[in-house]
Amino acid sequence: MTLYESRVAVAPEAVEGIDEAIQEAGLLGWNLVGDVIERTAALVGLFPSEQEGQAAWAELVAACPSLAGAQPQLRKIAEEEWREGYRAHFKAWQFGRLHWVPVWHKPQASASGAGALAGVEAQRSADDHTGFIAPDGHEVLWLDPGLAFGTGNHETTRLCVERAVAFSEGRIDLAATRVIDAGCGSGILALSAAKLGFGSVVGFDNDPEAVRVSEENAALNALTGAVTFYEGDLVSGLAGRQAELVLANILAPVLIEFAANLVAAVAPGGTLVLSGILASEGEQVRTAFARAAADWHFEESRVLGEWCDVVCVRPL
Ligand SMILES: C[S@@+](CC[C@H](N)C(=O)[O-])C[C@H]1O[C@@H](n2cnc3c(N)ncnc32)[C@H](O)[C@@H]1O
Repeated sequence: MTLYESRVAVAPEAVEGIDEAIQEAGLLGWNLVGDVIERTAALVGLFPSEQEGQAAWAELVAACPSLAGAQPQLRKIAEEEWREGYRAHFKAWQFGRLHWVPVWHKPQASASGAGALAGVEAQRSADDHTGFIAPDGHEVLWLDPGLAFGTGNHETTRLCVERAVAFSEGRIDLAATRVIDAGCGSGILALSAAKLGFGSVVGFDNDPEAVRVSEENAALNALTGAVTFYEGDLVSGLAGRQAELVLANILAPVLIEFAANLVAAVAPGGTLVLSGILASEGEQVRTAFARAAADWHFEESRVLGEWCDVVCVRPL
């Protein structure tokens, strides 16, 4: 089988806007791929024919006019070449006892059937005779490669998810511990929390598409019902809720604007993990939250690339 790849480099800071335009227009076939080390990003589409690739590009430019001047390279590739390239890009990663693994590494026998995957994905899964097996006591979150920026490749997600893993370690009351994922995106943080054994996990987003994708990823991991996803903003989504662990990977200005809502959602003794903060904005966020959470303890921030987290603990 032959496929046509359309590829164009994009600025990493433009990725979120392009992703939103793709989701809003319901365009299929495109993936945004990023290399957080090299700080590069590209938009890659795979299409069964050259004509379909060209038509898809025209649709994409209509949905996202900022791409109008870009010159995508369209080339014919053998499926095998594409499959290997794709696999090379989406690597499994691990922190503590949790592994985030591309879905095509799901062992055939434990896959929830080809129905969970579509088209080439199903073929790739069927071709994969080995699959990823986690060590005893470890958990795996299978990730959809179509959601490159929800796979933990981004530093802001990693900062958050690594805090959640550390928070879970040594806790004996995990099943009774509540988690809120504010701005759930692909659902990666909430689903990771469920995999870690937290008993009550909710995730919400003000983007209905994010809620839909989160539910899809829950199904991919047999976690439907284990995590409640719903549409909401930082006011409606947090209203009347409290949790021992509140995760919010949203941009600094939004975190600062809704600091009081986020602080109110943390149960006594609970932890608030804030991410999506440029290292240069860390002090500003800490100052805003020190005002909203006057007697809380602030942990040392971690920095990854150009991003940092801010973590504070509410007294009992
Ligand atoms: C950087 S993504 C984080 C996604 C995911 N939690 C992760 O860590 O990879 C931020 C998410 O927050 C959502 N968001 C932005 N502002 C929001 C708000 N005011 N209320 C709720 N969600 C919001 C966006 O739609 C987006 O899905």
